[in-house]
Amino acid sequence: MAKNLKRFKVAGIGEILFDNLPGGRRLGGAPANFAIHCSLMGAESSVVSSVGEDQAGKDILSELETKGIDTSCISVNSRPTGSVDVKLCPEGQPEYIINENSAWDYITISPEALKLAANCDAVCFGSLAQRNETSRKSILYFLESAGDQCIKVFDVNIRQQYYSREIIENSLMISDILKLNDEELEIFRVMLGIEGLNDRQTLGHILNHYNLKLIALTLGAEGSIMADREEYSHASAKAAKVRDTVGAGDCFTAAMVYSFLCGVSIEETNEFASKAASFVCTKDGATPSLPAEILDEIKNRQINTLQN
Ligand SMILES: Nc1ncnc2c1ncn2[C@@H]1O[C@H](COP(=O)(O)OP(=O)(O)O)[C@@H](O)[C@H]1O
Ligand SMILES: O=C(O)C[C@@H](O)[C@H](O)C(=O)COP(=O)(O)O
Repeated sequence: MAKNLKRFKVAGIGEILFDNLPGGRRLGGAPANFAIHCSLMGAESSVVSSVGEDQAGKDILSELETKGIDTSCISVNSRPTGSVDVKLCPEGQPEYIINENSAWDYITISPEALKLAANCDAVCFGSLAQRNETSRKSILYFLESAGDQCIKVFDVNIRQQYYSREIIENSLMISDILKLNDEELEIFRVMLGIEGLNDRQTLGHILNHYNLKLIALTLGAEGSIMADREEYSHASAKAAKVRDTVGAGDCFTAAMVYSFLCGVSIEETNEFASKAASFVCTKDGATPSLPAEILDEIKNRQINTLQN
């Protein structure tokens, strides 16, 4: 039975930037995508990040504010705002070419950000595999300020080249929920030394070994697998016509967190997340508005987000 969500307050921490897609520039970066998708599902959402003083930074802040996202914990510095060139393959899958050494690497965590962390129901972070110490320590500092009641969501970001076994393990040890895709699962298998296990065994191992509450593996057009200690579910993905799959994973994570907080079954959580993510693939960019069908499903669960 679904819970009537009285509070749904979330934050995403990590790099925010513009995705330079063939059709034009779109707001992107996993924390922004997560925050926006949660907000579309009724959350009070914040982004904790850093942008430059340049026009791109101003545009990102103004676009987030227009979408109702709290930007008070986004610091501004003199480095350039991040950007990523996105090449799309014929099936709509992206290849990201990241512009490194951006404002994100010089993030500062304000006292307001620490207060925000302590007050969130869920926080989503990419990983501790950041380009430099400042951003890595900032994520850790922010997560340490989030209370035990706050669900820590590790949404692995494949573009980071900085993984090590230690970083993966440290990230898993502070997480409640893990979302990865098939490429990331492979990296985890190798780094955690569990190459011999199949997908189900790998997910079970990670779930139990790191004491996670929930784990999800997304498989693009093949759908998604989700498991907790009691249940295991496979959901299929159905997209009428794929435009691009940018942001599908972030939407999946947002929908999974929303459903998890509602306390619905793993099967229902997986179906809902897959349906929302598949929809994103039918539109350009990472954060299109959600269709009535999905919003109705949210309304039917009697979400009642309070602003405080
Ligand atoms: N080609 C596709 N057709 C339909 N749904 C898709 C497609 N690609 C992705 N999805 C949906 O989006 C989810 C996340 O996509 P995936 O590409 O696996 O994640 P990530 O973006 O994190 O790599 C999938 O589990 C599925 O529900
Ligand atoms: O930061 C990146 O490398 C990519 C982002 O700009 C992009 O918006 C993104 O995070 C999309 O993630 P997905 O949901 O895994 O497609």
